[in-house]
Amino acid sequence: MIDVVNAWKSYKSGTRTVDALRGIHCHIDRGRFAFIVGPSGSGKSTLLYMLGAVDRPTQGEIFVDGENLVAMSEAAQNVYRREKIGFIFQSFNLINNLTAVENVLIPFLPRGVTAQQRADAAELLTRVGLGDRLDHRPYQLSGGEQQRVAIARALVKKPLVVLADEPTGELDSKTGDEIYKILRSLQEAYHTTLVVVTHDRRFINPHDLVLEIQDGQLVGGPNGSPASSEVSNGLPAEVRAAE
Ligand SMILES: Nc1ncnc2c1ncn2[C@@H]1O[C@H](COP(=O)(O)OP(=O)(O)OP(=O)(O)O)[C@@H](O)[C@H]1O
Repeated sequence: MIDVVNAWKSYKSGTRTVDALRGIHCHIDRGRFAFIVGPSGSGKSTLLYMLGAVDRPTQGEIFVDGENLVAMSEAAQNVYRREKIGFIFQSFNLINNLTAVENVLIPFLPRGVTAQQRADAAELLTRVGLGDRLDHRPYQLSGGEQQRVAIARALVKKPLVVLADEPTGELDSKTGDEIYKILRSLQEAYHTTLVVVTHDRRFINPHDLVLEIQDGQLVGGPNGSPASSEVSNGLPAEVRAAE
C-alpha cells in the first residue's frame, strides 16, 4: 500500500549538502504497524514526513494507495494530507483554548462540524478513556491524556495512514505503554496503517514491521537480523525475489 522507491533527500545548507535519505526502498502493507528506528539524525523523521507529503524527495518515488506523492501538485498534496493522513506529534500540538472534543474536531473545522462528526469525536475520546473529560482543556489534562486527545484527533477522519513522530517521547514509560495499547486497539478497530518513528524499541512487537535506518539507508532490523519478511537489506520483497 505504501511503496518507497529509491528515495533520496538532500538538504543544502550553505556550501554543504546533507543527504538525509540515500536510496530508500521499502513497502508497507495496508493495516501494518510499522516502526522507523535508528540513531539520531539518521533520517527517520525525514522519511516519515515524506510519507505524509509534507516534503518531497530530491529523487525517487513514493506511492501511497496507488497515488504517486511526488508527481502530485501542491493542491493535491494538501487534499491527500487532509483526507488520508493523521499526524501524531511528540509534543501533542493541541490548541490550549479549545476543549478536548473541540481539539479532536480540528480537522473538520474549516468546513463546519456535523452532528455525526461531533458524536464520532466523543466516541473516540471515550474509547481512549477520556469520556469524562470531553470539555477539559489541554492544561487540565496530563501529558498522557493530551496525547490520547491527539490520537483521537488523528483518527477522527478515519485516515488511511497514521504517522506518529516519537509519540511517547515526552511521556514516562508506564504512560508510554498505555499510549501503545491505545494505538494498537484503535488500529485493530479502524484497520489503519500506522507508521511510528521511535527511539524506544520496547514498544515493538514481534509481528510489527521494523524499518531501521542508518545514515539515510535501510539496514537489517533489530539485532542485525532482517526485521520482517517484507524488508531485508532495505529491499522490498518483490525486488529481492527478482534478484
Ligand atoms: N530542513 C533541514 N535542513 C537541513 N538539514 C536537515 C533538515 N531536516 C533534517 N536535516 C538533516 O537531515 C538529517 C536527518 O534528519 P532527521 O530529522 O530525519 O533525523 P532523525 O533520525 O529523525 O533524528 P532524531 O532522532 O534526532 O529526530 C540530519 O542530519 C538533519 O540535520
